[in-house]
Amino acid sequence: MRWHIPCNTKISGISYFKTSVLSLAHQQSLRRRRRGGRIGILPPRLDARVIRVFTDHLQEDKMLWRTIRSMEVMAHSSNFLLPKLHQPAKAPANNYTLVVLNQQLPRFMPRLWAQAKMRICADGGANRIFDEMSQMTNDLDRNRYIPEIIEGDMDSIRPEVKRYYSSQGSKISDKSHNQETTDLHKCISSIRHRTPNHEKPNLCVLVTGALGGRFDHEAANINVLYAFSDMRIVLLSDDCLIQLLPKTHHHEIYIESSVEGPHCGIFPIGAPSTSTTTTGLKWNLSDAEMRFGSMISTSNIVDSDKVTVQSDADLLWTFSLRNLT
Ligand SMILES: Nc1ncnc2c1ncn2[C@@H]1O[C@H](COP(=O)(O)OP(=O)(O)OP(=O)(O)O)[C@@H](O)[C@H]1O
Ligand SMILES: Cc1ncc(C[n+]2csc(CCO)c2C)c(N)n1
Repeated sequence: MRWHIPCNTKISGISYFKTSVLSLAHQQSLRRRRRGGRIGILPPRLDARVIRVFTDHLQEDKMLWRTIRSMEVMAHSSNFLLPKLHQPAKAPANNYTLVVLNQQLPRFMPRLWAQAKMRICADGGANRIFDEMSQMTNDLDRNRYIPEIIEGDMDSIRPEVKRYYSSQGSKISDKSHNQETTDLHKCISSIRHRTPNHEKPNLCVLVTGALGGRFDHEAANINVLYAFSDMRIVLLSDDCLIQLLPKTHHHEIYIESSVEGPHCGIFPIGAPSTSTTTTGLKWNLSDAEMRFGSMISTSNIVDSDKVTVQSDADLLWTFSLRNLT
């Protein structure tokens, strides 16, 4: 049984629906009951202790139901990858912040840059915009691509690049004193601080250049998804995207098949999942256990225009990107 109460929040192609769902937690509770683990058959003599245990369980079930009733569905869409002309007329305006890391710019960078609400370069990411952006766009006018902010420990940005963007009005946020967190971490932290509370639910951050290259950088970039698990952050490369699906929500992923798919993967990194259920995939999971060293779902294939995921653990969702420009 499942019903939606549309709520008015809309996010860069992403909508929230308040919902009441027969949740995974409840399914687990039923399973435990079937196995006789939590509420077995009461013994014939109900002494006070047994009655207390029984009422405790009922209380716990009530709390469970309260959680179930307030569980929200989080909807996801990659329509930020579509050219503006191809975006559905009724789609909410793209409303994301773009973070550019220090790796070769992805081929769809000009589109992401043009449609972003704000652009931040992570340290050496500014060199990439300086060196590669005008070539990519065949637009020799470098001053058309000025990031609002350059953030980081400033050990990779070249001095002439720093001088140039500073003279063009970019804010240089020098955090060279902090050698504990990465430049991406600093960027996300700063975005969070700069965003007023009432705008936080609508915030989405796209990060380019997050994958490929040094593995410690890649691991740190993925770690940022976990460190800011209450924010919508999408890590992008030329070949795929990665995002976190927090266990606090049920997830509906709307597929833009002209730009993404069909290959996908879904797996826990931080902590194992004892129960994950999906729909819309060629190899769906049904109340499945996943952990590193055992089963994880990779080389899976999307075979519907919507994928749904519910899990008792935070999961990484990764999806291949088509060869778009
Ligand atoms: N090879 C890479 N693979 C993945 N991400 C990268 C790579 N190189 C840089 N990045 C990302 O770009 C950000 C900025 O890069 P930059 O080279 O300025 O970082 P850095 O922290 O100075 O690097 P280092 O750790 O080598 O000193 C990094 O925080 C990281 O998120
Ligand atoms: C346990 C531990 N390992 C590595 C670093 C180094 N480090 C981590 S992030 C960062 C900034 C990179 O721009 C640096 C130098 C640390 N501080 N603590």
